Amino acid sequence: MASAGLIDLTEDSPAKPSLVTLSPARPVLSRQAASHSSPTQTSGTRSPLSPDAQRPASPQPPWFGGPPLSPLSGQKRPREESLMSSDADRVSDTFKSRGASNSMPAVQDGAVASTQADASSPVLSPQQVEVLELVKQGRNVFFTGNAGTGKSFLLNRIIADLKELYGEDYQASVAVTAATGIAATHIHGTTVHSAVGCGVPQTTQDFGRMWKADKRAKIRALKVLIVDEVSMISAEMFEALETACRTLRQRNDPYGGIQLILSGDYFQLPPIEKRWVPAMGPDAFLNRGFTFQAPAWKRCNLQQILLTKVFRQSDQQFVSILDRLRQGGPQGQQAVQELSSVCQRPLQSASGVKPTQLFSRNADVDRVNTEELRALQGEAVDMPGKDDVAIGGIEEGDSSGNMDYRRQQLWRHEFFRDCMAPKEGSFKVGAQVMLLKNLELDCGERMLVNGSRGVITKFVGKPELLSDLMKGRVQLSQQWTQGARDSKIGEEVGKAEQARSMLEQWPGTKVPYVRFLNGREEAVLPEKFSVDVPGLGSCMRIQIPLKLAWALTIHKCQGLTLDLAKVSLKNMFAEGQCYVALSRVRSMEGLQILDSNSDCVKASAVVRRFYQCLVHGEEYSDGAWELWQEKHPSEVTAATMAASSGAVGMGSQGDSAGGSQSAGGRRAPSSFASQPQTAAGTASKGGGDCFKCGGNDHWARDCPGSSSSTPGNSQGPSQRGRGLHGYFAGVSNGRGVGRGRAAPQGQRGGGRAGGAGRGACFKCGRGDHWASNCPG
Ligand SMILES: Nc1ncnc2c1ncn2[C@@H]1O[C@H](COP(=O)(O)OP(=O)(O)OP(=O)(O)O)[C@@H](O)[C@H]1O
Repeated sequence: MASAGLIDLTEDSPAKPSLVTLSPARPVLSRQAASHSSPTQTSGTRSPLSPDAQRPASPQPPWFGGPPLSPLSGQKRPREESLMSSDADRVSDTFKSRGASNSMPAVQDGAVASTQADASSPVLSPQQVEVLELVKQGRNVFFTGNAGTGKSFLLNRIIADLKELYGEDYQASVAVTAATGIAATHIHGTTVHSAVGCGVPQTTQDFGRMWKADKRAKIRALKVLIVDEVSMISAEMFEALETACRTLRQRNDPYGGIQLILSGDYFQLPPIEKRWVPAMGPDAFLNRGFTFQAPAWKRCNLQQILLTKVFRQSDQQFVSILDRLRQGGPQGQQAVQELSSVCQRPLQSASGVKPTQLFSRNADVDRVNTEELRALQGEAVDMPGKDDVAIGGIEEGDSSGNMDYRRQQLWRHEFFRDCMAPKEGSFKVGAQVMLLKNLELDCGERMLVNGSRGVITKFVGKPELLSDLMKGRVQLSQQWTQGARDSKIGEEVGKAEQARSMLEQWPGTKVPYVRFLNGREEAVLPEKFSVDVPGLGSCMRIQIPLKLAWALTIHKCQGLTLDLAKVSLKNMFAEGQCYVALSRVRSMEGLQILDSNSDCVKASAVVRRFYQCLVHGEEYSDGAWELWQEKHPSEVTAATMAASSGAVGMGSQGDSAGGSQSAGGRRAPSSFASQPQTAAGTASKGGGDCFKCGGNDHWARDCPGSSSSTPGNSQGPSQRGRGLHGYFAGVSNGRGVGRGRAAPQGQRGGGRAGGAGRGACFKCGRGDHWASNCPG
């Protein structure tokens, strides 16, 4: 890659230091498999990443089954093929061949990574091979690199080999996940949240869901956890999962001994952080920081590899521009100007293919989509949503005035403005649409997730669908009562009942059928979108989870390869957003920039420093984690997780390892508490049996420190469960600090006073400004 800047590690740069810090290997996975010959290497290339960079590529891992490391050995690359085809005709054909009417328009963008293009370089790069070797050794691995360096491609390769390795046990042993639903489709996985069973956490208590019997069993059986687009997983999430896995698996190794395979580029989109407001309560989960800022990152001792060969683009000038753009600053701005000077002309789109339009904001996406819909022939069918509110936490003595006030507040809530599913919408046959909910996650290539795209093929009347649903439900119930009392059927009955109820409540009259790019054609039924508003109750909307998709937000296109794209550079608000948008296309010929704006380039100073360390083989650290704990100590600890799951006592029942047995035969939960903390821990083991306070003379339900039903609310963390969560020891300082928008260190008492104290900015760690004004 001929690129400039910090991470200018080219395949020919021998002097670069190793990025791979070798650590004692996990026991090598044992599998007797036929050994394979070495993968074909790109001649003359070598990896700069390890001290033995000059050695020829090692033989293919003996445990890796299947053919040698040719990524194209008859395997589909699901990421691309499931999403789109190499040209509009192919996409169109895909749709037609599955029964769409001939008049059905193609999915518009011509978006694709072409199979043919890849066939010309059908081998893994030496760096990709290096990653494979580390994986085979059972190491925890993190690989990163510019957009288009083949991270997801390599992951697919790793996954294929893990399938071979684990055979029948694969499903139970390997969790293939990504930070978002759409990213997960690229590797046929699920979201991390769904795989581990915590859902999208709103509070730290939500991690307690991982203690449910089925989730717990799943985590205990896991051997490998793969996470793609890890830049969008927060430090808090990473830390919480590490704690939970270690505790649930009753093993002290990081993540309880699960092998981690992480992939992503931190210069792309960061985690979506929540701003803490007092109404959220002290246990709000804020999703702060990059994973590499979490103490767990160090504990995991990841082998870090930088991929430097860009595959998506072959034009070295374009690669260089994108690399400068990635790192932001004045160089990045100049790079955008260079690109804009070439790419502002209208696109010449072959065979009438419509380019995908990318915008930062939903408002622009909606405008374009409405125009496209208007231009489409045929009858428009309205999709009216149904809104409602529910007052929560009603207590005796609440006056009606108080209730009215709360109701009004709920109706004014921003949820009704910002909900992904608009209140009013209309669609036509042939409209390009995108799914707004994860509907089916666990079915590989056939999964339907938030972000899945397709075309509306027809509309069906609501009464007809209701009667179908009733029939289906009756059949399922019959199976259930006739003895097949398997939990899957029970689940299906529940789902059918829920679908019927939603459909009945939804005010629309016709439901759309959508043919998705993975070939599935489904009726898309109404779903519930809701939000809990702390202290007030909840807001909800019942609506068909679809959105027009001729245009997409940049957040929805991370990970895609597009042939043709029109990108608007207006209103970029997130770090990495501009880079993600402009790096989707294969060539400058396929890119049109709609509005030139050099201010759009934003890159995180923290990320820049992280990559500097990576390149120089240094360990990254900053004080951000400690600062967050001081400002708002979210307590994501084994204790709060387990307590909130109601796992007290039941949590360990039937466990084979750890835990002490109480007189009554019920296993005491001390196994969770008794994990000595590793690496980063300043452990102070309490050895307690109570999940809530760590005390060993009572059960959690009798905990004197728990006056409220939420264990996290009653006391400061320094009193509660101190012995259970060693790595918070010394950094948490009770709830007094962190209420409201806490001042930077040294300015306790809130208020937004000027002149910050040490380490005030979350992003760069500097003390003279707030994160929102961070120049980086
Ligand atoms: N070894 C390889 N040989 C040929 N083509 C490759 C190779 N590795 C990746 N590619 C191709 O490069 C393109 C980009 O790959 P991929 O999408 O995996 O990159 P990425 O690093 O995950 O990008 P992003 O960071 O944007 O998600 C794809 O078309 C893929 O097929």
